[in-house]
Amino acid sequence: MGCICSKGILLGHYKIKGRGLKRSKSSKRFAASSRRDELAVTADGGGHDGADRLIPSPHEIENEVGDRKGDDFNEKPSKSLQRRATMDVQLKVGKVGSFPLGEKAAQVVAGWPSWLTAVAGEAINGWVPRRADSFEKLEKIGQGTYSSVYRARDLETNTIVALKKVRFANMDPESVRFMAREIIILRKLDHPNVMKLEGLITSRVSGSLYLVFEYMDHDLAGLAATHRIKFTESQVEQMHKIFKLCGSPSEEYWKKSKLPHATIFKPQQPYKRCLLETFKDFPSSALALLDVLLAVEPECRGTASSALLNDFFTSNPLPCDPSSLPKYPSSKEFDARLRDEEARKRKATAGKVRGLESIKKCSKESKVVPMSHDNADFKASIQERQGQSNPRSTSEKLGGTTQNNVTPSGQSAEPSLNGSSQIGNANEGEALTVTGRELDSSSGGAELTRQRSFMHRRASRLSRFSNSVAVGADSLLDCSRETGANVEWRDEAFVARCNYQDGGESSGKHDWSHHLLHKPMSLFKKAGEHPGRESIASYSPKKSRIHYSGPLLPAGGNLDEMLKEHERQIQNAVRKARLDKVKTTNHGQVGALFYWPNGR
Ligand SMILES: Nc1ncnc2c1ncn2[C@@H]1O[C@H](COP(=O)(O)OP(=O)(O)OP(=O)(O)O)[C@@H](O)[C@H]1O
Repeated sequence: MGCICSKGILLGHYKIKGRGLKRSKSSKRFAASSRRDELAVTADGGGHDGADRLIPSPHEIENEVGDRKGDDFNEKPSKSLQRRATMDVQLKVGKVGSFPLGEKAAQVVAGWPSWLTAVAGEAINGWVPRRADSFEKLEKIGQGTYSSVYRARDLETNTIVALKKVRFANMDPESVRFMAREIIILRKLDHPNVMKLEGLITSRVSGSLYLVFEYMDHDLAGLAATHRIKFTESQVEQMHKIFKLCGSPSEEYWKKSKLPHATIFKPQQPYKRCLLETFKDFPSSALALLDVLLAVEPECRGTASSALLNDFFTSNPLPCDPSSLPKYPSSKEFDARLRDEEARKRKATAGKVRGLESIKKCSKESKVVPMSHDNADFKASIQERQGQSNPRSTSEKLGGTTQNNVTPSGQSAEPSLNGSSQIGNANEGEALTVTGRELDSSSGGAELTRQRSFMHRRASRLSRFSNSVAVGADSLLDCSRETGANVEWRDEAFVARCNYQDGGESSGKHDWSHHLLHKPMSLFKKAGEHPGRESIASYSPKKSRIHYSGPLLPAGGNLDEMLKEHERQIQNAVRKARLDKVKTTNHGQVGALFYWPNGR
């Protein structure tokens, strides 16, 4: 039935190709019979013609059920069987197993019984069943363990075939599956020396299944029984070697075998079994097992399961001395789990470091975070600003007690008061904005205290949230998407915000990281274009940024060091601001100065 095809067939697209087939002898035969099926199906309600035809719809098939005659050779399906099959079709279509719903439905529509489609969908996939009435049963030619084999004529092709009728005990799904395995394998085999399975005979109302094979004139036992067959010398010699070791079969066995030419193999003198003597050096348990497995008469050899119960596998000496087994360090399931966990953490950390390195690269590529604490830059910047004394300087512009810090993007950065739920900027360092007014000598001491307290608060927040940042880092550091300015950092745990807490001096909050990380440098290139350009003290060189990896704050004394460093920087800034103020005659406000908390 190789002529019918298409995997992944959906209901309504189950095609039968009657032509254009590979014309092997068997496929020709089956192609012809398939065409008949096709015609029968079409006549039953399909209304199609031509080479490619569709199986009729389930509705059409349902109409067909009542019309069908018994599909077995000798019997009509009983009324109850018909009822059951119809019910099966109604209830089981498309509901069973792992086979795709559409295909299962298509199989039922194609005429397969539901007891088969339910558990053996793969075995029949792409085929349609042959009808029993397209064969003429001739005679029984063989009997297997679970089947009877008949010689039959395929009325479609007028060829002789072998029909193997499979017996199922009450459609037991296990038996059906077992048969399905054989069908699947047979369908895959395509070799001149292997009997070709050409198709299956059944119908939706049938409780039987026939396998259609090309007919073979011989089987091995039959060949061995013919007078003309001569075994080669080596074959006979082989037999005698076996008899010499295992003993020749008893007279009774020869008689029972009914092999007419047993004399060809039958040694003139019976051989005595010498297995035990030959392998006397083997452990007794091994010998005992060998003795069973090499029994001359098949029924005495036992089964694989009984062999496994043999003492050989449990008694001393065991198959090998345990001391000769390779030695490994002690390891329990629990240890292994811990090791896995460790490895996972290491991997996550490595990934995070990689990620942070990439973000560093990304930041560089997108030319963002133009912040600086560098002294030289800082000084130059202040001098530049002093020279320009831009009236649009934020501090100047806003003046008074209301301060409105300006981000590099020129947007108003309103320090936040509700920072308790916010995370300190862990990624790119914190931009600590200090206005010129704040650094005024008169207010410098108070400001220093305020900044110190701020740093302490921030440090504790950083510490508290460090884990969240670590977790979020990996997923956020996809640099490939982030070379542009419109990068979105979705994970709030990682998008650290610099919320300036100022005890009521100002309110609101501002997402610093957004501006610092994502504002493209091109926007700042021309100072004149940027409203806040003049108020930015300077830009930070890459080296001064903080790239946290793992816990944001190192344990123990490092925190103190960090805080000390912050204080030192603040003092430096204050000192410098004072110095500049004294040096210059310009008493205008100094614009916003940006610091990195641990900058140099
Ligand atoms: N295609 C065939 N053409 C001719 N004779 C066949 C064909 N297939 C099977 N037979 C005959 O039917 C007998 C039984 O075959 P069947 O395949 O049912 O049994 P088996 O394979 O010998 O045993 P089991 O059922 O345990 O697999 C064979 O020994 C053979 O004589």
